Amino acid sequence: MSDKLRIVVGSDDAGFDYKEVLKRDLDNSDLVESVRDVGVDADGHTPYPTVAIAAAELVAAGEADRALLVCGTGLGVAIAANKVEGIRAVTAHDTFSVERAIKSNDAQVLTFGQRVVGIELARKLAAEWLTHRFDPESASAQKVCLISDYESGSER
Ligand SMILES: O=C(CO)[C@H](O)COP(=O)(O)O
Repeated sequence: MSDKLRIVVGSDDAGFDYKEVLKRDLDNSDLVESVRDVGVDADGHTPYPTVAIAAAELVAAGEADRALLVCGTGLGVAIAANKVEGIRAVTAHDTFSVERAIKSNDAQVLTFGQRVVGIELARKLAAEWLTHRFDPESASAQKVCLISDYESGSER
């Protein structure tokens, strides 16, 4: 991963307003190399799993470093993104969890719930999220490996 991040954003219609605000913030961030929007647009009604899987597949394919997804609760997009092999997606609405999502879990996908968290907190959390990096030499890395090993079948 280069120092600047390639980010995918996506939402369903319940998360559209926040996705647009967060996308603008990401576009204006010095820590972001590029922002790719996989929808929905203002008139879009694509269901959350379709958007979340499309975003997660871009990350899994190495075309993006991270994804930021929004639905009503943040839960559905996280569940859907986690079905893509190699993806670790978490919903986090507090600063400590956002930090640990990167530093403990090496989660590439962060999700918010537009019906759960205020927009200013979501913006602050997204800005903080950009500053965190996973340390592959940390003790946490071995634990993340156990997840990957299970997923690949080598632990079964
Ligand atoms: O929050 C959602 C999924 O977790 C989504 O935005 C709304 O889903 P619904 O309650 O099934 O309409």
